[in-house]
Amino acid sequence: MSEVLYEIDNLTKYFKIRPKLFSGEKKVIHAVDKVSFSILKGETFGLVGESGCGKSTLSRTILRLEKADSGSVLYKGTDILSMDQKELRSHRKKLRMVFQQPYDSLNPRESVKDIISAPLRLHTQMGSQEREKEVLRLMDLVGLSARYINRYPHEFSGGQRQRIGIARAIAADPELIICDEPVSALDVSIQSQVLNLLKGIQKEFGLTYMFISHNLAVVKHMSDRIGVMYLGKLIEIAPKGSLYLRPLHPYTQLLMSAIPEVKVKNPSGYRPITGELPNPSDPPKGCRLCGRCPYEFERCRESSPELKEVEPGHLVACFLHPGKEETSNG
Ligand SMILES: Nc1ncnc2c1ncn2[C@@H]1O[C@H](COP(=O)(O)OP(=O)(O)OP(=O)(O)O)[C@@H](O)[C@H]1O
Repeated sequence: MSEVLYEIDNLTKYFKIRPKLFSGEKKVIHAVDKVSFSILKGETFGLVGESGCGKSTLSRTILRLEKADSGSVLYKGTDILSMDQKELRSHRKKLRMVFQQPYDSLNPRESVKDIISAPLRLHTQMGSQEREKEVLRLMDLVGLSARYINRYPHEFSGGQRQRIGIARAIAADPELIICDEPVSALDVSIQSQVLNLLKGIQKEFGLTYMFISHNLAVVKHMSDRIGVMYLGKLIEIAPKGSLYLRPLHPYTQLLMSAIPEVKVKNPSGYRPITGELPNPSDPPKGCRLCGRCPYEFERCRESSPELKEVEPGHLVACFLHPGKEETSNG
């Protein structure tokens, strides 16, 4: 069995907001609600779900860019969420991010050399000459010509800026890179080049990825295992093959049958989900899909189903699918 690199347990992040300016009333957005999963060394764990389901908040909370309300993120037995600032700074060497908007994530006043050498300055003992040599090596790796080393982000195209972001993410030898919609802001013609670059780098350096996207075809291309999020909850986790061939959760079935390039078994046999995505500040009490699910029964309205393993490696949070233990206990 593959080694677990990160173990996320019951991670929860709520945002308190005032829906109206100057109103005393506060609402709570359930952005990430008791989410548990693990990321295995060397794999790409894909995270998919429609806009607003909590994908970015989940990754930002793992990275401690947002403060979790509860839960833990274990790295080799140590909880990142309880590290002090010094420990966290040192841990950031291992855990990096590639952002959705390459331009917004690069400081416009810094040259390519400054941007890519920042993590080397922070996390290695390299002197300036050695750093420059390493910047040039990383630029070459991501397909940027050495003559661009002193240029600024505005002088590049979107795809080239994302290459700069990738070079910065892989500098100083990370273990896990969280890629948050890394190609959704790019022209379709450029997307596959950047995806293939990420794949090539992963293979060469044995990196682990958490790959976030709302695009099922992109997630399928990139991932080994995939988690599906709906309204702050992780509702299904499975190896890519099982998820796309035989999705079990009614919401995943809806997602899968909506894309022509993904061939699911028996798509016409799935009953359609109706209605709109509920307000995340007022989610249904039981299962989050209540009110929209064609299979809903009383228990679904009363309590929220836990993620349970129903087939080897295939977990689903739905009362239609009892876990292996429940089935064997009768
Ligand atoms: N800083 C914040 N303050 C208040 N609410 C927030 C904040 N950040 C996110 N949210 C809310 O949390 C929920 C989850 O948002 P999040 O951005 O994590 O979803 P997402 O799946 O990444 O969506 P997208 O793909 O559109 O970015 C949404 O309802 C969003 O409005």
